[in-house]
Amino acid sequence: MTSWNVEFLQANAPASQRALIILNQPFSSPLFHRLWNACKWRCCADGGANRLYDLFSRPEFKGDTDFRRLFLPDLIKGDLDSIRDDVRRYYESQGVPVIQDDDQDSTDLMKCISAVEEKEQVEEAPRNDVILLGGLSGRLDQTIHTLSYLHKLRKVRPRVFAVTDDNVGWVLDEGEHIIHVDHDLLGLTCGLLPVGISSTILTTSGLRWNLTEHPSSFDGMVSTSNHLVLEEKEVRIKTTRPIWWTAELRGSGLV
Ligand SMILES: Nc1ncnc2c1ncn2[C@@H]1O[C@H](COP(=O)(O)OP(=O)(O)OP(=O)(O)O)[C@@H](O)[C@H]1O
Ligand SMILES: Cc1ncc(C[n+]2csc(CCO)c2C)c(N)n1
Repeated sequence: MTSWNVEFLQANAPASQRALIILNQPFSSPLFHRLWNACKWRCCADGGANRLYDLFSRPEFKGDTDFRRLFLPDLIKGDLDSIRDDVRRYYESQGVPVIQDDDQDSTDLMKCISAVEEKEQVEEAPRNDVILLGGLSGRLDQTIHTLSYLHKLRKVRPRVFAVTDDNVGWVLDEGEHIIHVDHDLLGLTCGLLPVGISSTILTTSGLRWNLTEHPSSFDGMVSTSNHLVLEEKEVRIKTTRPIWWTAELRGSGLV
């Protein structure tokens, strides 16, 4: 039984063995701060550095405190075709390593996951949980890439979460799972998406529309617009093949 929760979204979650990868997509300041604080190591994927830099130009960060300097990433990595010159100069001047990898067969997300792996090898550290800030919205090719890449990574790195202001999602590998639900953070809507598999057999509990040994496939039944049940604190899912789990975030839960 694999156990899951989204405590990294809680206010004042203790920084744990987690790595944050900031992708090049819009995000809110409350979401950013929760994920930043929950992670011990932070990396910007190429143009993700622009997003981080620009966050601190917003009116709420005006004043005497140099917030930008308080939130320096540990690394910026990618093919660097998206990071702006001013942003690159700023972070380099602050001592942030900026690593260019010109490979045109791998995405900036893949390059940053490799960086997490290299860091763990050098430090002989246990495997991090990885949190992607972004990855589930924006360009459809990039979104499908996120779904595909996390699916392919699941055996070597099973705990990678993608988080946007609207959704959190991750891959449940074949087997049994228990998801501890914090209703202050999660909204009602959730889904079980059979992407990358021909079909799976699902058994669930804790959902409004549960399934018992029910087939699910891309060209058959897909459980979208399902609901969490407010009275239930956990969802149990048994799947014979890997499946994507997504849940809506309660926007007001983060403010
Ligand atoms: N429009 C978008 N929609 C969704 N995700 C995006 C989008 N743009 C970038 N990303 C994510 O942010 C990462 C860094 O993006 P960046 O804009 O720097 O590079 P890119 O050249 O568009 O992406 P890549 O080089 O990885 O193909 C990408 O690898 C991808 O995961
Ligand atoms: C079949 C095939 N399709 C697309 C690309 C393009 N591509 C994929 S990842 C990447 C890097 C982006 O930073 C680029 C340009 C390719 N190489 N091979």
